[in-house]
Amino acid sequence: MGVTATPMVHMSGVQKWFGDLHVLQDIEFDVAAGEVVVVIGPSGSGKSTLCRAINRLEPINEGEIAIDGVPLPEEGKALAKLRAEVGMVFQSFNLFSHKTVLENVTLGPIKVLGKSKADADKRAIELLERVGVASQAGKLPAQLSGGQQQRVAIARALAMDPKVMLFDEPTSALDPEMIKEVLDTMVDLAKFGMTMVVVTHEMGFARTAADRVVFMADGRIVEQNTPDEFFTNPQSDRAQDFLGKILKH
Ligand SMILES: Nc1ncnc2c1ncn2[C@@H]1O[C@H](COP(=O)(O)OP(=O)(O)OP(=O)(O)O)[C@@H](O)[C@H]1O
Repeated sequence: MGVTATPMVHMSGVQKWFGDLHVLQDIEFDVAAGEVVVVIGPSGSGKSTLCRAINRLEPINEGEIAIDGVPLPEEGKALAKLRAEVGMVFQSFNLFSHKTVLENVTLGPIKVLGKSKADADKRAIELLERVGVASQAGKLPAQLSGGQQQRVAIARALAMDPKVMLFDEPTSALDPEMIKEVLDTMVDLAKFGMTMVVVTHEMGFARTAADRVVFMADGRIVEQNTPDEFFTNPQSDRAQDFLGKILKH
């Protein structure tokens, strides 16, 4: 019998309602270590809610969530500690406007992980180099382009040494010419073996960078497959309809 590796992300029996709206229905969702999963689907299908539920940023009504085999409690110090293992990048960068780029990246490691300033600075510079914005380290966020700010947000998340990175529409707020630089940074992370869950409307990224595409509609995971299979041979009516609409444009 083969040994089954512990998934990096595990969700089972997850249910979530917003009032009468059943926005996550019977979610069974595992992500393996090093896997890149891209979540797609029509507007309002629950993609962001799923992404935010992974670290309980969005509370759920029922179900279990575990990160690297450790169940995520609903609240308290243990949740805060485990949450630090899950890096999040949102549509809006949410950088501290009065702090420099470098300080934005070192804040979490110093305050939450207890790193020395020297260690945090060294690691932050490495990460800023990796995402291509080290030359901006001393500037304030407002002095950077949107694409650069989003890459700082990625470096800030990586500085916490996360086990998994969640991206919730990371390029939706960017001008077209900046989308590519952020997607390239994400492709680079994927190549380094980072476990990633990415909610995006960028089908090019889904096709080329995903190990698996998860298609959601009406709060359910309707189907999932390799990008090649999903885009050439969608199984469900909902996915065929969705692809028909978006690929026309
Ligand atoms: N805080 C909230 N209160 C009430 N309803 C909400 C809340 N957040 C989301 N919803 C609703 O839940 C459903 C799922 O929303 P969600 O943002 O997860 O969808 P999505 O697939 O990410 O959509 P999009 O692609 O447009 O971002 C939508 O109908 C949305 O209006």
